Amino acid sequence: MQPGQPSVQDVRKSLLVVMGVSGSGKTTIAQGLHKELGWPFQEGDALHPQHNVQKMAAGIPLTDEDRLPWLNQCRAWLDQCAQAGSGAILTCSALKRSYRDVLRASGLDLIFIHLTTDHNTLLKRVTGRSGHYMPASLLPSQINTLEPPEANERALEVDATAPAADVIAKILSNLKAL
Ligand SMILES: Nc1ncnc2c1ncn2[C@@H]1O[C@H](COP(=O)(O)OP(=O)(O)O)[C@@H](O)[C@H]1O
Ligand SMILES: O=C(O)[C@H](O)[C@@H](O)[C@H](O)[C@H](O)COP(=O)(O)O
Repeated sequence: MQPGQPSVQDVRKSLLVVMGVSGSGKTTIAQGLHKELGWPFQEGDALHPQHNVQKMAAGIPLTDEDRLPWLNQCRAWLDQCAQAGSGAILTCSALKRSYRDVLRASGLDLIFIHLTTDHNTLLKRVTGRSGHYMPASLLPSQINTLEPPEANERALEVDATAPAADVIAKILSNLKAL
């Protein structure tokens, strides 16, 4: 922590969903938050059924029906964390409001952290990483599907174009103020 930054002890245990389109930085930022806060971390991509991964790898966008079992898995993980009172950090694109409603369906008070950046940055990031199934050709469909959180959702929108350390510090500072 830099001088003047909030101590992580000042951040109340919460259920965080780091959301946004592919390449926005969900995994990078969520891992950084996990390192700072020590709360359980789950990579949402790891909860996709195999056929979803195969579909995305083949450049075919997922449908609402494809995403439902995955979102239910994500919610089950959040439910466990809520019961344990451990806090939680989940990466999940959560592109539509209806998907976020599935995550909230058991009444959990989730905080969505929506990472945003510009199209060129997304393209550079998705094409620049290796060993990931998601092709850059799916970016337009990700962007078209996105419904940013609305005013009556509990969400922070964070510009994730800056270096990861700065994005993480900004999120921690926002969480402390909640
Ligand atoms: N703030 C950032 N600044 C620079 N590069 C970043 C930043 N966040 C993520 N990246 C890089 O961009 C790529 C995609 O990030 P990733 O965390 O996998 O995004 P997502 O999980 O949303 O698809 C990775 O190579 C990662 O290292
Ligand atoms: O709902 C979806 O279409 C997927 O969840 C998608 O948004 C997600 O981005 C991929 O799983 C790729 O993973 P990355 O987000 O890590 O690129």
